[in-house]
Amino acid sequence: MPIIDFAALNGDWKQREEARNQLDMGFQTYGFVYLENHSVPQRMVDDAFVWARRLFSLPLDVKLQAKHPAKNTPENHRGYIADSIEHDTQPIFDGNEIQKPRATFLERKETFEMGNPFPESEAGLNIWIPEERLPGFRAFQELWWTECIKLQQSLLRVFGDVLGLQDEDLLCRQQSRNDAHVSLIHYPSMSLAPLHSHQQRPPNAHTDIGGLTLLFQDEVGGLEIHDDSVFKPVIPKRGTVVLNVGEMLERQTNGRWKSALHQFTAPREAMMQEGFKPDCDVVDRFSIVYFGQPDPKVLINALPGCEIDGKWMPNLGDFWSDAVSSYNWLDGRLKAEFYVSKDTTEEEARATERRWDPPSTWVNVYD
Ligand SMILES: O=C(O)CCC(=O)C(=O)O
Ligand SMILES: [Fe+2]
Repeated sequence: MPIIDFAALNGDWKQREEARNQLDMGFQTYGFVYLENHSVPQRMVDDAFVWARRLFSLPLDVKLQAKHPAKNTPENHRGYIADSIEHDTQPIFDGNEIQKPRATFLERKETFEMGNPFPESEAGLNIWIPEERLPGFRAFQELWWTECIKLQQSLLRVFGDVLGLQDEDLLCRQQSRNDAHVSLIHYPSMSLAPLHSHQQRPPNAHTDIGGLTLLFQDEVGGLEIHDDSVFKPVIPKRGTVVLNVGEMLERQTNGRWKSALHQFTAPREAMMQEGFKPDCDVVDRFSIVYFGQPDPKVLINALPGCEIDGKWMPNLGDFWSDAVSSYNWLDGRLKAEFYVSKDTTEEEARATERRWDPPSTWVNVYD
């Protein structure tokens, strides 16, 4: 997986050319690249992990004061989700098919979900832990958000050039509301044996739903990406952020960039047969993910300039119609992913099971 120098992406003509080609090849081949020398200060990345640790080490009853509502629409995808509730998936919308991953095991992770914290974005309101229980958390998340937006927007501008778009700023403008989503994730320490035997994966193998994902991982390791034949580890590299292509961006590039399947399991050393100790535990891991996604009303089609040369994959093609908006794609995918859990009511569980059909006409969701 290539390591792209962010400064070179915007450097002199020669550096730029080289780094932009590397980025293009990385997204075509793996759907993932590392980005180094980027604009988010390392001190702030370190602070973001400290805040995540503080949050998840609060007592469960405090975390549940910011409980994620069971209404699983994009604007309600906010707040704290306890361990073993979520089910990451690939795009599966069939009511029977979706039951298969759910029938296996629940995912061992707890997460805190946030949307754009600024009122002018008109995003769904965040659900915060009471300030007195975690003073300063909210203020930090607002700063963090602003840094991630800056990085995301400057990358989208570069993408416009790499993809040869007639309008280089189109991707930026399609995200003018910065309607992204941040997940703080804690994978609790757990026994190695079920990971080793592949009975458990803290998140299931999945593809990301949206546009460009910025993934900050700590130094534990365990993230793996599928290269069309096997899963390979994405070794943590301090100072880098991992960039990966979501389903909507894959479709917008007409399949030129790949939305790769990925999963999380024990670090590679622990998974090696030679060193395998069945009675040992893997340590806690934290990650912070910024999921960029186009504004809700943007229709997700091949971008002008990407229509002809694409190699759009027919297996995903079934689910897309010309009228799928960013909102509807996200909404359908979230409904498919969420909620069959111990504390989900039967009625809520049934609501998530209904089959989601992509709309045949454009639905203006905000009117
Ligand atoms: O924690 C990780 O490394 C991966 C998280 C992830 O893939 C996701 O939340 O979509
Ligand atoms: Fe992911």
